[in-house]
Formats: sequence, structure tokens, C-alpha cells
Amino acid sequence: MSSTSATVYYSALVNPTTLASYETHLKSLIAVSSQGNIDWIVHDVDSSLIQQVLLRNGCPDAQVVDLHEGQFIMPGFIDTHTHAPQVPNLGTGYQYELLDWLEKFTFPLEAKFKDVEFAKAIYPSVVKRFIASGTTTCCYYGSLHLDSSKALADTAHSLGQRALIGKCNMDRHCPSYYIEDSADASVKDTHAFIAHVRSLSPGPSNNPNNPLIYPVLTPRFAISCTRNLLEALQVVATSDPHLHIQTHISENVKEIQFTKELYPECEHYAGVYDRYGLLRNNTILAHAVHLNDKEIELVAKRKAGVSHCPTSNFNLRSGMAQIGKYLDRGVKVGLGTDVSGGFSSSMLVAMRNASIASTVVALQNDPAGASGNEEGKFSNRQLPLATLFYLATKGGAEVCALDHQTGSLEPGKSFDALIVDVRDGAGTSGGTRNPTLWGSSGSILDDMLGQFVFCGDDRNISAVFVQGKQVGGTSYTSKE
Ligand SMILES: Nc1nc2[nH]cnc2c(=O)[nH]1
Repeated sequence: MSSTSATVYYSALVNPTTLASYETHLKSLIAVSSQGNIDWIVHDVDSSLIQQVLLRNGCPDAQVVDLHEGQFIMPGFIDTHTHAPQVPNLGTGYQYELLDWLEKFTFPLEAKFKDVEFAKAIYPSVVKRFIASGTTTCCYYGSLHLDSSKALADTAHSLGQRALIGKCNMDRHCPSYYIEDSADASVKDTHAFIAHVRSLSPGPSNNPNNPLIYPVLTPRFAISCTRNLLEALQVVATSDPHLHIQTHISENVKEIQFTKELYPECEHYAGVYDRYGLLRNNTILAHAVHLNDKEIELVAKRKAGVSHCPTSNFNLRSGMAQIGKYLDRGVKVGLGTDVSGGFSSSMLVAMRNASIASTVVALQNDPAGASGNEEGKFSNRQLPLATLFYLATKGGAEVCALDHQTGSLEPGKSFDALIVDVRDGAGTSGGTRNPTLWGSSGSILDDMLGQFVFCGDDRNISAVFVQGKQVGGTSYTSKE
């Protein structure tokens, strides 16, 4: 299954459609071109009719990959926010809240990436972990270092993951051993980083409009940037409307207070970024735990997206974002693992914690309606499976402004997909050996999706495809 030649998959399919729904089909044919794009999809095809459908679509000799009962194809996960250099810290430091955690745990580790050889030793294992978790598009923060951030981009590119990658900008309120020399130096390195990423080849699609790796402008957060730096980044952003932007916003109460002290001229935290032209349709705002009504309105108006990182928001006791309210007010939302504030590279874990966070918000605010089903309303409700699935796939693609390319399986989009296997939950021989998942009979796709989301892990991901090419999964044998 690692070929890049035209392939047709005959499989059960689960695909997000809207925030409140997804489609399921037990017997779909999904045709993938040699460039890795989805050519066509036909649903509900009896096995006796496969040849007929192939013939009708002009590819009678296509290689047909027939999946087992208990397996299904779905779009790959889009992780809208995580920190590649923090992966070695997974599971540590959760006795602290954000600002102390940064100082005591995070900055000391990130500073080690000054040594590009250290980065080159660590990053392959980092990217492989995210791929094994089923993440086909990952939005990474790198460290502040130019060469190590280039190494991260090279690594994702060579391992075949679709990735958005940023070199951090940070020229104040950081320790002396981990800070940029000046706003000018920060911007110079940023230009060099962007040029490097854009010089990488597009990947299997061979289409320069569909690169595998995108550069992201990455002012770490308002606290770590001088006004001079934000002004200079505004110039970079304005001259390059397609350049993605990512930053942190309104994560922790002390952080918000400090930001207000540093920018008294701004009405609120979102106003700082807006003042410098950094809120737009391809801006990814990580956390957004405590946005007020005016900020929500502004973020929606600018069409910027929120990366909801519930695992980290629990761990660092940052709070619980009112995601249902954001959705009701038209804000784009995706999910992020936020390693190492979050303790897992798996978007499945992010989905579970998003479910729990929404339930607690609902129980606090409207206990009687927590499981309510008023059509199209999410405020103070437990997020249903369909919504969790949407946020982890199509919603994430919208937040990354890549929804024309990825996030769902539709003709014309890239085949960025997973083969999920929920057979044999007993953990005995064969099957996926995941002891927490009870095997499925393979005919009720809603149950299979729920089992995967709430009980699955990388043992249940047998193949990971990016742009039609297999890059991971338990059936993958690397050529390295
Ligand atoms: N969770 C999180 N928040 C931040 N705010 C600024 N930097 C960071 C970081 O590395 N992680």
C-alpha cells in the first residue's frame, strides 16, 4: 500500500459533513490518482459491481485494495497546535501553571535546540510520533532557532507529513539564555526560514500550489514580543497574505493580566494582535480559553480560527474554553494537542478531553440541558461525537485555511486519510492488540467510530496516507 500509482480503495468510509453530522457508507470505492488526489468516490457498491464501476470511470485495470470488515477509511487528523521541541518533556511539569511552567520546564528544553545536531537527532522521532497518531497535517511551533526550525521542516518534508511550521519570534520577557537579540534579528531569521520552507519541493502532488510544508509566522505570544517586533511582523504579514500566522491567546488568567499591563492601549488581548494586523483568515489562535464577548466577535469577524487544546488547558489548570459558544457565534474551531502542555501527541486524546471539557462547562452552566439536542446549538452542551470528529478533521482544516485541500474525503482534495482497524479488542493474537477496545463486528459504523475515538490509539491505525502516499500506520514498513 505504499505505492503512489493510481489505486482504488474498496472500503467502509466515515467522512465529516457539518459540525453536527458525518456520513457513513459500508461499501465505497475511493479512487486516488498517481498524484495523490481523490479522483472520484462511489458509495454503496456491491462487490459484484466493482468492475462495472471501474469501467464506467475509465480505469478497468486500477489496483483495488479491499479492506476487511472492522476497518474503515476516514480523513487524517489535523492537529492545529503543538510544539515539536517540547516532545521530550511529555508528562512532566504539570505542578506549575503556564508562566512558571514556561520558565522552569519549557524554555530550558527549547534552548537546547540551539544545537542543530540535537534538533536533527530529536525531530525524526517527534514527527514519526505524530504520524503514528494519525495526524496527517500538523501545525508545529519550532524553537526560536533558525537552523533547528529548518531541520524540523526538512524532517516533516522527508517523512511525508503535511505540516505548517513556525520559527518562534520572541525578543522580550524570556530568559537571557533563550531570547532573540533584537526585533531586526528575529525578522531577518524569519525571512530566511520562510524562504527555506518555500524552497522545499511540493511533495508527491508535484504541484507548487499544494506544498507539503508551509511556513507560519509565529510571534510566540504578546508577552514575548516588543511593539517593534510586532510592527515588523505586521509588515511581513501584510506583504504576504497567504502566509499563515499562529500565536497563543488568552490562555491563563495571569498571562492575560500581564498582557493588559504591557499593552494598556489595547482594549483586550485579541485587540493586541488586531492592532498589528495579525488577525485574519489564516491565523491560528491557540487556547483562547478566556475570550470575552467582544473578542469572540472580533475573532469571528476576522475569520481567524481557534485551536482548542483541552488536554493542556486541564493540565496547566488554564481553564475550560466555552467552545460551544464560539461555534454558535461562528468562530472556526479545530483541536490541538499542545504538547507538552498536553501529555499526548494523539488527537484522539484531544477529542476525549474536548468532550469532557464541554460536559463540565455544560454541567456548570445548564445542568438540565447538558445533553440537549436543539439542532445547531452547541453552547452549554456536551459536544457530540459528530462535532468532535468534525473539529479534529474538517474544522482543523478550516482553521489552517487548508480546507480546499484536506480535512475530508472529497473528489479534488488530497487523499490524506487513515485506515482505522477496530477488530479484536481482546488484545489476544491478531487484530490490533489494544486491550481497551472491545472488537467490533464491523457493520455499525457509528459504533466503530465511537470505539475508535473513545478507546482507540495508534494500534488501531493501520495506515496513514498523506497526498496518497503511505507514510505511517501499523502496516507501514519504512524504507529507512
Ligand atoms: N501552552 C503553551 N502556552 C504558551 N504560551 C507561550 N508559550 C507557550 C507554550 O509553549 N505552551
